[in-house]
Amino acid sequence: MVSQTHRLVAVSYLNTKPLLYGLLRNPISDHLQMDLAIPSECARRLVAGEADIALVPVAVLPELPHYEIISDYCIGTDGAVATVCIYGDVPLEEMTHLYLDHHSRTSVMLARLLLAEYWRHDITFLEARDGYINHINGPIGGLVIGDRSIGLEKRFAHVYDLGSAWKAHTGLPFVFAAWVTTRTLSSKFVADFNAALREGLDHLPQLQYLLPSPSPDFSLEHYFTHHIDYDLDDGKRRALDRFLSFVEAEMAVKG
Ligand SMILES: C=C(O[C@@H]1C=C(C(=O)O)C=C[C@H]1O)C(=O)O
Repeated sequence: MVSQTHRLVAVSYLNTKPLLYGLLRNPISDHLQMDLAIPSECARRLVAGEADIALVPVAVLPELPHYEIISDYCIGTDGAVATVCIYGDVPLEEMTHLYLDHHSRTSVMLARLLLAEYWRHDITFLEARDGYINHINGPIGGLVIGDRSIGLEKRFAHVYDLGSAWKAHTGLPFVFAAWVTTRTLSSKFVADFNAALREGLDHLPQLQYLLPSPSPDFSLEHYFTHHIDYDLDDGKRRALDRFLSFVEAEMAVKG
C-alpha cells in the first residue's frame, strides 16, 4: 500500500517525550517522518515549509499565512512550569540586562510581555548564543527554557518562573507550544494523531523507566504531572488569544 508520509518536527526536550511515545507506539508513526529540534528551529522549519506538522512555539503562529492547530494536547502549564525562568544574581528590579534564550520563540515574547505589563521593569535585551548561561552574572539576568534550566535554581539567587508570573498577571494557564500543520490533513489522520498523543499521556508512569533522570533530585513524574499541563483546554485557548494579540502588536510595531 502506498500512503502519504508527513514530515514532522517536534521539540527535543524531555517534556515532549510522553507525546512522542504515544506517536511511536501507534501505527500512525508509519505515516510520519519524524525529527527533533530545539523550539526555535521547529518554528523555522514550519515557516520555511520544511515540515508539514510541527510542535511549534505558539509565538510563531502570526507568521504563518495558513495554519491549523490539530491537537487537543500541547506543552502548557497552569501556574509554575519550572523550566521557563528568568535567573539572576540580583532581584529582577536590579537587573539592567537580560539574555533571551535563542532556543525559544514563545518564552522570549512572554518575558517581554511580563516585563512590560506585570513587572513594569525597563531592561535591555541581549541576544543569546550557546554558552550564554555562563554570562549570567551581576546585573545581567537570563531567560532559560527547557532541559538546560533544570538545576539552575541552585546556581542563581533569584528565580522568576514565567508560568507563575503569567498566572498572577492574568489568572490564566498558558500554552508554550502546540501541534500545528500548514497542510490540509484528513479528519481521520487528525483524529488518529490526537488519539496517539492521548495514548502517550496515558503512559506517563511507565515513561519513568525509559527516560534518563536529568538530576537526582528532579522528579520527571512530578514535572510531567504538576508543572507541564498537556491539555489544550478552553483556558489555554483563551490565554493563547490574549498572548497572540500581544505578539501581533509587537510585530506591527517592528513592521
Ligand atoms: C515549558 C517549556 O516550553 C517550551 C517553550 C518554548 C518557547 O519558549 O518557545 C517552546 C516549546 C516548549 O517546549 C519548556 O520546554 O521548558
